[in-house]
Amino acid sequence: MTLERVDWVSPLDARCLEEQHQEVERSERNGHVCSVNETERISADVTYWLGPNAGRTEPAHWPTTGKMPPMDISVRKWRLRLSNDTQKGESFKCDVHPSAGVNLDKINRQYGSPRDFATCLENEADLTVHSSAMEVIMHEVSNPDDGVKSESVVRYTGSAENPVTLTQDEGNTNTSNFAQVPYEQRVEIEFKNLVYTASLGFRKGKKEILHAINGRFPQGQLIAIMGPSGAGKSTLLDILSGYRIRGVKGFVNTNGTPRNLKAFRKSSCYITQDDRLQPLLTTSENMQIAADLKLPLEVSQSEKAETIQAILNMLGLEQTRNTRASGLSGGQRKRLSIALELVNNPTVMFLDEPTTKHKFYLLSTSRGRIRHKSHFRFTLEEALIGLSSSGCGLDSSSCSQCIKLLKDLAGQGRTIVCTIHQPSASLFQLFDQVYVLGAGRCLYQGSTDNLVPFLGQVKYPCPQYHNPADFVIELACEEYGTDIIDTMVTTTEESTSLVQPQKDDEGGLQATSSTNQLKVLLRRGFIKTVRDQTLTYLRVLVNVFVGLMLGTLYWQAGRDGTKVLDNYNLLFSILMHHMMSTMMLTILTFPNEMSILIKEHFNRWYSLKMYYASVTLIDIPVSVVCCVLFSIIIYGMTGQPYEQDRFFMFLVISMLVVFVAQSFGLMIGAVFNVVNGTFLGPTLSVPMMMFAGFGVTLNDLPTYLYWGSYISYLRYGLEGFVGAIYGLERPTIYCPDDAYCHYKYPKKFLQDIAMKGDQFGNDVIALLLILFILRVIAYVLLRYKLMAIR
Ligand SMILES: Nc1ncnc2c1ncn2[C@@H]1O[C@H](COP(=O)(O)OP(=O)(O)OP(=O)(O)O)[C@@H](O)[C@H]1O
Repeated sequence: MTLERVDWVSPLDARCLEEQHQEVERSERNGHVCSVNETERISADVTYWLGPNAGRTEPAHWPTTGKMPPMDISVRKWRLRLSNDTQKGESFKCDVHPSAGVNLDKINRQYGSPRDFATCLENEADLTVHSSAMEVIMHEVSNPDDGVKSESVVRYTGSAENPVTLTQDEGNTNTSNFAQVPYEQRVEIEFKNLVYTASLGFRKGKKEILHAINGRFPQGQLIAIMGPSGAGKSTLLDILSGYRIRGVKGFVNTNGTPRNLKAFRKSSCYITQDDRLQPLLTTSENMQIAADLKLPLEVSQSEKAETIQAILNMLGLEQTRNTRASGLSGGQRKRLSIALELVNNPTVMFLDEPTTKHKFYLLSTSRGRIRHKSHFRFTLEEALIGLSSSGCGLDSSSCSQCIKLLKDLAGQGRTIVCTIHQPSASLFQLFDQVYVLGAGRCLYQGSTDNLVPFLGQVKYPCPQYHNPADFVIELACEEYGTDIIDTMVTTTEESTSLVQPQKDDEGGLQATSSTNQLKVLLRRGFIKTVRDQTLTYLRVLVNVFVGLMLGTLYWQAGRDGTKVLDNYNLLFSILMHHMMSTMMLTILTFPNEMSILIKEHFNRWYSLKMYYASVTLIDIPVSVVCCVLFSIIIYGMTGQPYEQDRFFMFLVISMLVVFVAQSFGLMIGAVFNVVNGTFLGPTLSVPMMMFAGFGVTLNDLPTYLYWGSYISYLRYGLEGFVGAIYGLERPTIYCPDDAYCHYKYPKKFLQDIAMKGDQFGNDVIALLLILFILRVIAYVLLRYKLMAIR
């Protein structure tokens, strides 16, 4: 479709136009004949433009003739100005199909003013428009004079001779296109009697954090949840996003109906205060993985590329396409966090304190950067003005740039809710709505403009030249007494009736199939493995190094009858090496992965099953390489029997022990943080060693402790090694002429250590069984952890 000089404006900014043109009188409407009068020739000076000019405030036009970008076709709610060449009094005819399903009440509530003629094409199935001068769609919903609101759409295309029929199908309704959120997908959030009670621990009782609060967050607006520290802002955000579900009572509605949590989560995203990115992937790789996981399979790669391009352009990340996330400045990381979630065009976005540095204490500073316990943390303001490299103070203009970005995103039809501590006056004005919390109660909700009149109404007028945001926080902190709190709460209380229970649906949350999720996660895992210096290269190096060390220490001990006990020690050392190196690496690295998992899983990138499967599979090649290298070195240097079967048995046991130790580490890493895990991992391994049959032979174990040997994977590992080296009817071991070889005969040795040399098969089965059980337990714990934190 080609267009000629059509200017599109977002519904949100249409309100600016309305304000500037208070004198606009709607033209007379006789049936479907409408006219344009002079005042409707609005000058192009105040609007935010969609499409190629998105975010610009200066006048701009579509090219005289050009293709309409697909994203605009998907927009079914917009405000459209008539082009400058529309003549005064010019009439045009509108063919309008019934607007079934249009929720007038919703429109009224959003736009407030009856004069506002923001448009609505929701549920229009087939729109055909003819006019002498232009193609026009006029969707007349109401008449301002009789109290019903007016909504209209005007679309201008070619000539009357060539009328255009627009249907919903004609538009590119592909959700992958990042830009305007289609009208029918927009979400208004209401909550009623919301109570959150936190458990204080075993026998310590409960504490009510939110006390039956009510509120309404209109669609397409930027909403700030404000309040003093501990007021319950983050808690409310967690509940509204669906992240926190336990201990919550009350009702949350979306678009007037009970929230369907699964559906809601599909259309919303939660951007945490800390940036949880894959540090080894570049910006474009991170975006590509997000697109592959979050967009339906039907979306082609070229469409995905377009979407990614549009997002990177809008967030100013184009220059960092090939930079790894670990090399991005803190601000760029923050923007990338937002960009990743924008991929599937969410209609609701929750951001936890995007303008605050961080909640956590700083450990140290390094080269002028703020170093956090686990991440560098910076604010979004820094992101936008590039202050992150110094991590220093923020100015008000950078703050407003940050909020303007969010406001632009809201202007595209998103409902954006963020918590914010204490914004400056200019920053405060950028928000559409503000929700003030004080000690878990709502003190004010409504437009930012109305806050000052409201304070006057409750007899605590905001002093002149005082930032209303500061003043309301002072009130919330009870600096002016507690009476005012009660007055504000009472005045604010809303009486919406939302009494239906919340719904849930059965469908999957993720956009793509399990196979695709696994495929993409394996691809990401492969990139990480290739680039990871710790998990891959260091691990391989450590295996080679330890192999060489042990090989030197036990040089040719395997073929020497005088060194059978030394060789036995060596086998146990090999077990220790496999266990500790793998388990500790997992315990140390998994908690960080876990934080990324929590974010991505909550934002519906993939299911836990597929994540777990990918984690399991992706590690196999590196583990195998490590085991093979280590085994070749150690086996050769220590002079173990040069027989293919024995070496193969030795290798199989090594690999199984590695996989089991990794699962053990995963189990601990899934539940405990690094500090606790580092303590627990080795500590819990000690009984495993005790029961392995090393030091105390299995025969000497007290009967009441014998069960321990059945659950110790090290026992099966040691038995497997011994079987491989001394089993299979190994002949007499070489003994130097002048030496005494107590264990010249392998059978004698096996007898003394109370092991049989023919248990290899059983050992393999036992190790496989333990591996399976540990993997299942680790999965269950992981799932439990994901649920427990909510
Ligand atoms: N699980 C919990 N157990 C006990 N108290 C809790 C729990 N969760 C939240 N709280 C308490 O609830 C109150 C609100 O916490 P929340 O994190 O929502 O506050 P906030 O307004 O976001 O504060 P800040 O601005 O400092 O982040 C705090 O007093 C906090 O200590």
